[in-house]
Amino acid sequence: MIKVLTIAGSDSSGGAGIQADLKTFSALGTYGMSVITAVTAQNTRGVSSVRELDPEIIREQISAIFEDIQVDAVKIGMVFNTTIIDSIAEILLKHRIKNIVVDPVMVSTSGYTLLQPQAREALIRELFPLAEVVTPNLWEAEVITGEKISTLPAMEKAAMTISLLGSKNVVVKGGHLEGDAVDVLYNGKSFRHFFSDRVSTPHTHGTGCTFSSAIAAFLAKGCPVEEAVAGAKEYINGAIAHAFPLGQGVGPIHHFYQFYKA
Ligand SMILES: Nc1ncnc2c1ncn2[C@@H]1O[C@H](COP(=O)(O)OP(=O)(O)OP(=O)(O)O)[C@@H](O)[C@H]1O
Ligand SMILES: Cc1ncc(CO)c(N)n1
Repeated sequence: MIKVLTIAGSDSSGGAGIQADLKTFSALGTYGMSVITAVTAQNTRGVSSVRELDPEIIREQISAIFEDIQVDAVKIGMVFNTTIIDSIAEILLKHRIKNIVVDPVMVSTSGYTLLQPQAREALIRELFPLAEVVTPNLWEAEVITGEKISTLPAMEKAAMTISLLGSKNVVVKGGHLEGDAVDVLYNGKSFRHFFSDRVSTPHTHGTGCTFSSAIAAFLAKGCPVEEAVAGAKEYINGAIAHAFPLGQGVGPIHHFYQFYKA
């Protein structure tokens, strides 16, 4: 059995965060485990409240897993503050964990803070160098590089700049671009573009969490990075194509193993 761990926040409405990650791991035929960093009160209209967990219990959750189970890949999502980041980095380093995917979650789509702004530097300095892949969206890439990004060449330039911060591979996601949904992978030497038609739906809650979890699941299965990103792109596209209305706001994408053929 292939085993994948997510270290992230809980989304009570089940569309993003830990819940999206575990659904993705299952749909891709892997065994999912979770370390919860924070609990959000959240629905399809947005996040109304966040409580981070004590770093001690976060450390204990991670240790409980690593002391007992061989983990094939780790996805890191919402980490909220500097002390949580310090704890996660320390344990991942101690256990020499490979196949780490860092999704630098900063704010929710509705604008709620999921990473304290003063913790951005620690996230970049401590977690990026441990990552096989980091997956910023356009806005996160702008925050990290300090440059406006609205074209494919600007995404490539941002991917190069971000790769200097220590991650082996960078995927700048173009879900918020105009036109096709194109993602740019940079491996420190060359670029690869992953194109898909934009699915016309308002229901995209959880796309970012799902995409990074799918990359982690494919890395865990032994895929090289390019193949893992291609697999994740195909998976996210199917999940968005099957998105559905839920509640009164932005509905979730659908994790359904039968539409995934591999
Ligand atoms: N409407 C769409 N049609 C097809 N692909 C999409 C669409 N929206 C996003 N994607 C794809 O989904 C993945 C996640 O990208 P996105 O830029 O939405 O991430 P994100 O902003 O981190 O997500 P979130 O909105 O959950 O925070 C990427 O592969 C992107 O190309
Ligand atoms: C818990 C959580 N993590 C990440 C995101 C970003 O989509 C979210 N909305 N909620």
